[in-house]
Amino acid sequence: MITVRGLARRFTLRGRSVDAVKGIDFDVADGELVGFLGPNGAGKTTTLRMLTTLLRPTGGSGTVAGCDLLTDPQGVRRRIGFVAQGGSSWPESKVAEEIELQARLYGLSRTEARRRGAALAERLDLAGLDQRPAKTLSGGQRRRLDIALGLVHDPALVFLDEPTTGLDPQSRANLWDHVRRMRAEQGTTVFLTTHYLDEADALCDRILVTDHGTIVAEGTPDELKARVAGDAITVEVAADRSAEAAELAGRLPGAHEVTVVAETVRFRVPRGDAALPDLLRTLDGRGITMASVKVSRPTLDDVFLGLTGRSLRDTEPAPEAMEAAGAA
Ligand SMILES: Nc1ncnc2c1ncn2[C@@H]1O[C@H](COP(=O)(O)OP(=O)(O)OP(=O)(O)O)[C@@H](O)[C@H]1O
Repeated sequence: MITVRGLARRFTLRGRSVDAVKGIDFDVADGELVGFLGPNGAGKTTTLRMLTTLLRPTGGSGTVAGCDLLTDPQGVRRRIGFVAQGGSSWPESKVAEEIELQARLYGLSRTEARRRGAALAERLDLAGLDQRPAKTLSGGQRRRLDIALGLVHDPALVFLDEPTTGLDPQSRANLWDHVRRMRAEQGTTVFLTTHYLDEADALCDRILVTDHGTIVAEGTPDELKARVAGDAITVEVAADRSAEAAELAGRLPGAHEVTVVAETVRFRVPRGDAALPDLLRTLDGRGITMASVKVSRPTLDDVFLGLTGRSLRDTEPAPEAMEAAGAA
């Protein structure tokens, strides 16, 4: 459904160049749900804008939904749906009018546009809001309207740019359900950008991790997590005993990546459950009391940290804060 080779985009502004996307290669199969994951400024939106023909690549080539990106951008546009970050609804328009207008722009008859509009409103929990101007909708409702506008012509391939940024946790979970159902019921191929790790983990068949305009890793969420060597154990002890606790932890079989910050000792072992009794015995034997201990399975954030030296969590906005801002 998508094939790109050497796709690149350079921006030149007042004599200075930025290589936002540096010659990336990837493929997306029919019916796949692929996440494009990366921190702010990684090049996600620029890539999406090239794939949706809103921005001309400065290098490389690609086909999207069977059409050549460079020689048949009209063909690409006819076959895809795109839900942009900022949304595309007109604030004064009523929900039903907006969906119908969008459907008509794609050449659907008035009757068909109404039928599809009503079905989408039902599916995206917008039923009952059809006479409400878009500007009066909550952040979550507006986002679902944006999605309805991107899907109204039943595209085989949908691009979603950070679809749940700004939504509260419940609206995010609802949206995930809608995306899953769309794929299950219609076999829609979905390519979405996100900087929420849990979203990529819960939703995507496959993840492309991007940073600084290149793809630094790809695989299923489980494949990516399997790259991280083992479980993390975090122990809190009295600050004046933490160095000693770290030294003891470092002697456990297979222990590595031992770090100490104030009273917190963190390290990795191949199997957290197997190492824990040993750790407890050893610390107890030295009279070191633990205030807490936590074993965590590898997460996508660990993968990202390992690949780039940066935590994606540092770049995530808090959903609640964004929702409040979006609803204001
Ligand atoms: N029109 C432009 N002119 C100059 N530089 C740009 C332009 N658009 C994007 N960039 C630069 O290209 C890089 C990639 O930006 P892009 O918006 O694609 O990142 P992103 O991964 O989508 O980030 P975010 O998560 O914040 O949306 C950034 O350094 C950005 O400043």
